[in-house]
Amino acid sequence: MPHAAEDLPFAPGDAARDEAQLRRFLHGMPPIDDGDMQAEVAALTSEVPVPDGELIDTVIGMLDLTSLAATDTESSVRDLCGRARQPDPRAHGVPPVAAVCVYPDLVAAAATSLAGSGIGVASVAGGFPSGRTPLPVKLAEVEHAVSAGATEIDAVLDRGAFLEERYGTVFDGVAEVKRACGHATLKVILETGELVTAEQVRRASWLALLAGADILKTSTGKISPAASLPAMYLLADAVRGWHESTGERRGLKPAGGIRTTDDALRYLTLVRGTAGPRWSTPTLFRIGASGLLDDLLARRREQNS
Ligand SMILES: O=C[C@H](O)COP(=O)(O)O
Repeated sequence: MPHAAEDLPFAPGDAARDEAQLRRFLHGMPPIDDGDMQAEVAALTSEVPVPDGELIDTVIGMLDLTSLAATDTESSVRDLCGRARQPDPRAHGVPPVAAVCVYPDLVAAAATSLAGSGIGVASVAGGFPSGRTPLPVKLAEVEHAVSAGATEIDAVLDRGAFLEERYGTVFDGVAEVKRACGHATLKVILETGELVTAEQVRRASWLALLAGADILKTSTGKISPAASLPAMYLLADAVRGWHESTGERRGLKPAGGIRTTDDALRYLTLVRGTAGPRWSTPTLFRIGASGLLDDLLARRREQNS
């Protein structure tokens, strides 16, 4: 697995010169043995910590509390933000979540509700979830979300161009979205469930990192399979390789179908073991979920009963 700088075909800084160089970089990494990868994932997640109250609170503080339903309203977003601020009013000391994640047209309502809380306002934008919209429209949506108060943008990768290996187009699209984000954090959604091979997941990870992604996110949550441990391992391996070769730490976000505290702890354990313990912070690790908080709070109540 290319998690050491010397495993890369050449320094990432030389990769984005042109289409041919991008291709040489992305296709110049050693093949991935799926059996070896599955064995590494199993080994890394064989010992998941028992969730005590403190660990559950840590995970709550890493949560992007998400609602991406066509039926969402300003009222439902205000309720969501209330939960974000105070996840369990009946319990003492429950921390706020890291961010709330909503559609672009509901960012203003979220920003108003979360004003002064320090909780991030994340928005899917840029043609979510398919990515099938012209780049100018994607950029306008990102700019709208940021101007409405989004501090984080979750934007999908152009999987059509990627699967056709038009890497320059994918790179330019992410780079343009990054510029449109301004000071907002950019999470690039790779939709790993649509990328057939482990090598494609690795290539998409590196391409997004090269183009400026601050955080790599597995999935939209709108298709199945969504998040998976093997995909998370590949993203974390790329982030580790990026850090080893550039000194920069970029973040990770599993999302889609993560419902239980035990699931969440598997992802956290995997990331700590792959990218490193320094990734155990909301700046570098988020979990995107709409239903996970309920189980976290239930387990927390069990701990405190
Ligand atoms: O982060 C965004 C995802 O849509 C969350 O997926 P989920 O609703 O399956 O938790």
